[in-house]
Amino acid sequence: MSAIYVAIDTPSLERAKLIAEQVRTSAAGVKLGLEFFAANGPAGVTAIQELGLPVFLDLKLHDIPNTVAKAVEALRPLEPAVLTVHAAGGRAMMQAAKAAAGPTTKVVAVTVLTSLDASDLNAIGVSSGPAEQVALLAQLARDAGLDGIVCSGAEVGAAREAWPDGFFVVPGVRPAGSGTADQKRVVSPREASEAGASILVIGRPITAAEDASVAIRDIALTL
Ligand SMILES: O=c1ccn([C@@H]2O[C@H](COP(=O)(O)O)[C@@H](O)[C@H]2O)c(=O)[nH]1
Repeated sequence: MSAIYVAIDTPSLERAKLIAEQVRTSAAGVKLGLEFFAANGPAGVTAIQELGLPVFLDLKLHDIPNTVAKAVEALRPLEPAVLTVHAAGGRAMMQAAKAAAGPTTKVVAVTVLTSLDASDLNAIGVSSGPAEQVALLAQLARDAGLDGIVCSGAEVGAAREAWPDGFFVVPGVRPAGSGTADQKRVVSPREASEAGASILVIGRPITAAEDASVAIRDIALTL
């Protein structure tokens, strides 16, 4: 059964703390992304870590190898449980990120964002569909020495088969009855878990609920 990381996408430290408190007994950790980090910086990350949950820092770094390595070095004292880079940054960039990260941080590569479908890929010059592109980038991430990838639940089964000990992060997870919003490649929590996700990243279905503690418990019951 996959563990749930709750995506806390807010610029408000107070709101982030409230959600983290609400989910702390059911979640395996919380994911903080660009919105939170831009508003609160490293001190905000530390404030959430002090609540006792592992933090996944989803900054999706993507630049030349030297710049990404320096950014990862600067983040290293935070000791995030998971840190993301974009696989499209290439092998050398991923190698540099992994070399700069601390030993307790899993560095994982975002393959194809779950908000993209085949026509979006086509529009940016990628003629293969999501499944093929995820497989290609997963192999590149593995060759670069990363710990795993981020992909949708639709691709995680094939990715897990090709990389049995990889760490697979699956966002774009929607319980029955939840709207997809800007996500295009969505699966249910159970489908993602059964297909081989290591962790499920779930945001709005939990954080937009009246009571996040109830929402996460209801989702966990479906796994
Ligand atoms: O391909 C990706 C990579 C990262 N994400 C992040 O996951 C959460 C999903 O939030 P929901 O509210 O459950 O849609 C969000 O923080 C994204 O930045 C992703 O969705 N897809």
